[in-house]
Amino acid sequence: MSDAPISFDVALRKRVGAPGRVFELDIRFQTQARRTVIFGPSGAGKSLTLQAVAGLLRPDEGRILVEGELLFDAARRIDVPARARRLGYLFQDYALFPHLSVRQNIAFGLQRGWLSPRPSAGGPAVDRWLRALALDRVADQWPHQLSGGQRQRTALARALVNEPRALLLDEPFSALDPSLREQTRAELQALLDDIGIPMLMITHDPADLDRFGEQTLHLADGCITPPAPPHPSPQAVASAPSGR
Ligand SMILES: Nc1ncnc2c1ncn2[C@@H]1O[C@H](COP(=O)(O)OP(=O)(O)OP(=O)(O)O)[C@@H](O)[C@H]1O
Repeated sequence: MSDAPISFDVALRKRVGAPGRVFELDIRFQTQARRTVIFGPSGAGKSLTLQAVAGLLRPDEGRILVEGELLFDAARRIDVPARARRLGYLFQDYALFPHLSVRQNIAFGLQRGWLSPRPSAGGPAVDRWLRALALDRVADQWPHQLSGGQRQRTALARALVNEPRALLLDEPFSALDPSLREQTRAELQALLDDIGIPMLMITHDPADLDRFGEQTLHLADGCITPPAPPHPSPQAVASAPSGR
């Protein structure tokens, strides 16, 4: 490994389900990449992994560090609450509050409690993200009045408003119309270049790997599988000893 700091250092086990249909998650990975993608089919354990990193699911065993900060250690009984982990989480369906405006949804990311922010909620951080994600003109609209892209950007602004130490993205483009996905990928890439925090994305869409998979982890049946060996070049095959 290079001298770059480790962005995500995860080793965890978790059993979920009921007798007879138990799913076992057994995950180990370390990444120095700023963009890490966990790629795998439906049911592989991607969401459970992301939820454990976020503090929304408590592992049975293991340790989780993000940017060198210990967030969970079963042996030492350390379990930093989700809100105190300072991680921005983008849910697959965005999970916007339907009764709150765009501005209030973003301001919610700054709150400690569960009370709804005031309609005029704001402050420099909310204004900054409204501007940065081109939401200022829809700041007082409700989620049902937004386009898919605006809904995604509102959820992203809410995830970023608290200056998280890292961003966790659950299938960030799957709820978008396919015609919007490429443009939105480019926008997210530019945003990540700008803010510089590490990102962990889960996806089953190979198109996400091309753009965001600086490091790709393949997940199947609850485990990270070793990467496939690179295909040998035709020259290497031609010059390889036959072994006879
Ligand atoms: N709370 C739960 N209780 C019991 N089983 C669960 C629970 N959550 C997930 N599972 C099971 O764990 C397995 C992994 O689920 P997970 O949601 O992590 O998969 P995934 O890779 O994110 O799939 P998808 O791409 O479809 O979202 C699945 O078999 C699922 O049924």
